[in-house]
Amino acid sequence: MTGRVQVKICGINDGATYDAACQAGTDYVGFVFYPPSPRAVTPEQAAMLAARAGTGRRPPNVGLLVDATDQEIAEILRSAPLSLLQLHGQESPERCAAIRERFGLPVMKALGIATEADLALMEAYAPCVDRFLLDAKPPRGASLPGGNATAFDWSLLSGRAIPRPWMLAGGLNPANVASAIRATGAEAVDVSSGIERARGVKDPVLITAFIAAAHAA
Ligand SMILES: O=C(O)c1ccccc1NCC(=O)[C@H](O)[C@H](O)COP(=O)(O)O
Repeated sequence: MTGRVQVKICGINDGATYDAACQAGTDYVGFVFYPPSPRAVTPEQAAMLAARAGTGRRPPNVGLLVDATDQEIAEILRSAPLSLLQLHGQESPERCAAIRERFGLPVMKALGIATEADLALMEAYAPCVDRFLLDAKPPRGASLPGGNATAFDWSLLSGRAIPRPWMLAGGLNPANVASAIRATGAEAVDVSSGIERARGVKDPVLITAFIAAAHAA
């Protein structure tokens, strides 16, 4: 790996968290547009957060969507200034391509990884997406398709060529992110639960520790 590992802080839903993430040097800000999530924001809330000027930095905003319709995406984009769409549902390669084409934004497809067969799916998606987010599958009975503090077997990625730029996600936290980067060669990491003091409530101290650990790896 060359250069500094990039970090995405996902599920930002209040001003103090936005400021802490920016001050600590996050490379991406993630907004969850999935109403059942405790981390969800409205497009208007995302717009207000993204307009905060206090930190002097405004990293690119990533919009997390779960099987959203064109109408829902258009509604979100009317208010929220997004640079990248993270598709975290059951979107097919064709649906990813259609969203990318229709909205003119790069797409990052989240894939749940548990076996080699899951990784093989990347070949079908690669022509239709700009990035991958390789995450754990939701545990049995989980109410959310992501953000469940669950890691997958990182050794599946060891020495593996990934056909697009990608982020590692799933169960990362300040204590394990350096090991995860070493084990997988990830050039970018994404975190939500591992920097929370309660579900949906981020902790600025953990945010700072996570970004420092990832950048030092
Ligand atoms: O965070 C949510 O509430 C969420 C809801 C629906 C789909 C995905 C969701 N989160 C995804 C993420 O935050 C991350 O991209 C990834 O799954 C890592 O989450 P975590 O294991 O909590 O760090």
